[in-house]
Amino acid sequence: MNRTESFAGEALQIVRGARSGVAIAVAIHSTARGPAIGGCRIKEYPSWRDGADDALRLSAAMTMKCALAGLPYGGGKTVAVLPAEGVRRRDLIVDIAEAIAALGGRYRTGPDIGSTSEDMADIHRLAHGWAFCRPEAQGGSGTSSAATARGVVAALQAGVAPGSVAGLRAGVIGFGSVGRLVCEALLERGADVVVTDVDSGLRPVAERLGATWTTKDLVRERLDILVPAATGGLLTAESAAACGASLIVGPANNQLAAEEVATVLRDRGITWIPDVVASAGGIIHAVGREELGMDEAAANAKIDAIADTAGAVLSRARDRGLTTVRAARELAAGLLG
Ligand SMILES: NC(=O)c1ccc[n+]([C@@H]2O[C@H](COP(=O)([O-])OP(=O)(O)OC[C@H]3O[C@@H](n4cnc5c(N)ncnc54)[C@H](O)[C@@H]3O)[C@@H](O)[C@H]2O)c1
Repeated sequence: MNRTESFAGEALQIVRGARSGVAIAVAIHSTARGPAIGGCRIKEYPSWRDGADDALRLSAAMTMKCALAGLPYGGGKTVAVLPAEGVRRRDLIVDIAEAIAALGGRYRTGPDIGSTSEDMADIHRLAHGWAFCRPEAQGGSGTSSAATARGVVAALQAGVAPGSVAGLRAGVIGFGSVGRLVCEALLERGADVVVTDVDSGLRPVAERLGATWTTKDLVRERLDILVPAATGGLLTAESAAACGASLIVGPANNQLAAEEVATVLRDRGITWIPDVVASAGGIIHAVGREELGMDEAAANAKIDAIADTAGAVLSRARDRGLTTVRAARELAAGLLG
């Protein structure tokens, strides 16, 4: 953490779980538009400070994501720093619920790396209902993968001229729950799709769908569309300089290793749709269905409107010579008042 940097968020609560002993950081970046929302990440970090730093960074991205999606919410994030020796899961979930309950509704959570819909059911019960994406059988909106994939496809439409992907060559990195659905949607629309994943056991599933499996680094392949759907930090100065895609759009959070990478992409004529825009489908669906009184059709319409947001970001960037990340930030700032 840079010690001279000013604190840009509203609040950072760090507690040591009474039962688990785990350091739990809840960052609230902004409640300017409404309660802060953001997932609950449970993973190992080198130290609790690294976990808190990640919570702060991720909560700022959630503020932008919610504002650009037109949601009446701000950005937050929970990070529970798993000890190497492990922990009793039940103790940890109760401690997380307690940390969230202590914030009095200023922050609501959802699933993220290391947490599940079932965990959200427990947190929902223990923390006054302040958790999204419980299983549908338990009254929640369930997994957000399909909605996230729908949003990626909507964002993608804004980046391809004249709007059709038929005949285009697309590469999907990460054949997980969202990547697989994006792959299916692209194949259905007539694209030629090549897929990679560190889990080679997924190869037969991808091939059955009609995709081509590769172990090559897809960032360096000549592609019309690159879909990052694995982990963050894929786009570094080096990989952006070697990138062979015309358009990059995908659900993976924090795709840029550093903001300067957006300049490399712009200068090379590569269109990058910021992940805060492209990955918003899941959160739109969750709060739309669970809190904003939307039926499935209304939630889907709002997810499809991600195409308009992506279009607005791309036009602003083009018209003003900005990177797309800068254009998105300016649009979000206008929405935060
Ligand atoms: N699920 C959602 O609703 C949602 C919402 C917003 C953002 N996201 C983000 O989208 C991304 C994908 O989410 P998901 O739910 O599909 O996750 P997932 O865990 O189901 O799938 C990720 C896949 O990526 C693969 N993978 C990991 N590292 C890789 C690498 N270096 N190269 C190739 N493949 C690799 C994994 O084996 C896995 O199959 C994540 O970054 C997630 O944070 C997901």
